[in-house]
Amino acid sequence: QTNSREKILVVYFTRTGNTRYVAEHIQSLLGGDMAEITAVTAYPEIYSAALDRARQERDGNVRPAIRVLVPDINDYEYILLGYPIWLGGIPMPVAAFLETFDFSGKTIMPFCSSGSTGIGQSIEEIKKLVPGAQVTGGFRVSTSGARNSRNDAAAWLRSIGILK
Ligand SMILES: Cc1cc2nc3c(=O)[nH]c(=O)nc-3n(C[C@H](O)[C@H](O)[C@H](O)COP(=O)(O)O)c2cc1C
Repeated sequence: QTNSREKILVVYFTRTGNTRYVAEHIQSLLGGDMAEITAVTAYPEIYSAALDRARQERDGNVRPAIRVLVPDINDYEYILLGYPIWLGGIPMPVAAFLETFDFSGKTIMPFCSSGSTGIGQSIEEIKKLVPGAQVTGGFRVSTSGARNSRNDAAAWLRSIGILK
């Protein structure tokens, strides 16, 4: 049972699918709409090549071209935003997403999957990019735990007050 089902957007970026599991768990708990952020030029499947590109983009503060199908961002009050941790923080497609829309007055609820890095630095990066939004505490799952993260996701959603 949620407070305002119709106002929720679960939006995520993923390269290898782990973050998608978490997004699906969250959507199954909250309802709301789902959208995927994709890079127009997909990241390489080979890890070292993906890392090279991600490092270049982070070092250059690049905004890669993205696609995301959100009919009208104004319809949503709560944005559940998911991503893998890349190089300690948000992937640059997520930075591009945050600069594509006006999030003023909205609440962003960040979640991530990562090998070992915590979510803290990525949240600071989000706050810098969207100073007009409220950003709640985040939720991180390990790469291997993403598939089975539904209960932990529910506990997080309760802790931030969006799930009863
Ligand atoms: C370019 C790149 C950079 C990464 N940097 C980190 C990192 O700094 N810390 C970490 O714990 N994991 C890092 N990872 C691992 C991913 O966060 C982890 O595999 C995650 O579960 C992938 O999620 P996805 O399947 O949704 O893409 C990195 C992965 C890639 C591809």
